Amino acid sequence: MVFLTRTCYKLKEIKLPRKYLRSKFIDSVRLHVKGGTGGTGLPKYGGLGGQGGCVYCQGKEDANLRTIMSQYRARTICGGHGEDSRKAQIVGKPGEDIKLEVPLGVTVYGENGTVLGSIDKEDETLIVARGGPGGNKNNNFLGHFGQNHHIRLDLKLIADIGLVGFPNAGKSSLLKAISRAKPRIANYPFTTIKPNKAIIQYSDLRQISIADLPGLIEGAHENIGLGHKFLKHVERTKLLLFIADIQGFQLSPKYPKRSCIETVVLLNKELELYDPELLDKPAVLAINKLDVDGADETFNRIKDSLTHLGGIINTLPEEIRPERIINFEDVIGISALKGSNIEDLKQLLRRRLDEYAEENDPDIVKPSESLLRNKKLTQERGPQVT
Ligand SMILES: Nc1nc2c(ncn2[C@@H]2O[C@H](COP(=O)(O)OP(=O)(O)OP(=O)(O)O)[C@@H](O)[C@H]2O)c(=O)[nH]1
Repeated sequence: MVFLTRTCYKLKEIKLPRKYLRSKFIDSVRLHVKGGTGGTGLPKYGGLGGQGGCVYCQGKEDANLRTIMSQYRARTICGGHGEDSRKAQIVGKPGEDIKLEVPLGVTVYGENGTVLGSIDKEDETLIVARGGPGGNKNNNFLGHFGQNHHIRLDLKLIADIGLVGFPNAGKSSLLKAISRAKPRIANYPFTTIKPNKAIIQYSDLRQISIADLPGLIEGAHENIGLGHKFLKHVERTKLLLFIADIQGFQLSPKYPKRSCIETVVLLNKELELYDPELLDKPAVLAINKLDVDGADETFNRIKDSLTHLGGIINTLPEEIRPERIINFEDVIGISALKGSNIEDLKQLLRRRLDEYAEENDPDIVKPSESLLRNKKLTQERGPQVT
């Protein structure tokens, strides 16, 4: 198919769209899954039909939903059928289990939106379609059909830190300065069109993951720009790192120019409109581009106001005021381009995360009831994962 598309493009002398624009980050996939049918038992000998194979998900750090989608789109994923019992083999062989490797942070939803469970750790498994039991004396030796339904795999990145900021604030530049990531950087908004996850490496080999969540702009709650599409990925981060341009932000001449303080307040408002509980997360604010002329003076002038947003909120236009003000643990001035204060920021983030870990359960994802129920099921009749 890919070959055919390329040939068509060549024939028509049309250039393929650039690769980065084609590659779309996929964080939700709908699949049809079906457990295998149980084999028939042999009544004469009291034989047991083999149990149908199940379909199960297994967490893998390097897996992605794009692979699953290209492999299984418009297909039913079927567990193998259990073998019938025979004279020579009274207990039929169970059907083959089908494994779907999914990235960590995937929640599996059933048909009516019920949560079947989530996968947050490497090699964690979850059955998404049970195989039918084999024929035995309780079911007249007739094997049963397996579970047959649609599921949705919904990915929420698991990262220690979520990076939020308006376009052009310097998120990608910061990611590049603070880690080994090589994101695309350009002087126009929406250069980043998908979340990027990177690892901050410390000299003692400690690693902290950070996710850049692009597309947030004023009015995102009205689905402007990329809307709140990627904000769900913030839910699973432990700490929020806000980044704002000291010069403020203006999306286009049609929109009002927002000052640095206003952009921070607007970010606060967008997060609140998405989920007010996000404001309870520990948050650090980095003011970027301190290398531009006069930025130091501006930063010193507004630093106090940024630390205590509550004090100045009434002086700002009413339409941008949030109901609740976020409380920044620290406000730090940086230059992602020149690399100034990046090391201080790295240490600060580490300190804040350690404090957070001391106060809270380090496991950010509490196992839900359904997850525990599913785990039990896996142990009872699940796949033999070796
Ligand atoms: N002077 C200066 N420019 C910077 C700094 N950091 C980033 N820039 C510039 O700001 C522009 C936008 O930077 P990006 O890192 O792409 O910003 P972003 O927030 O990832 O933007 P989107 O991809 O649109 O979300 C680029 O031209 C950068 O070179 C800085 O510290 N100082």
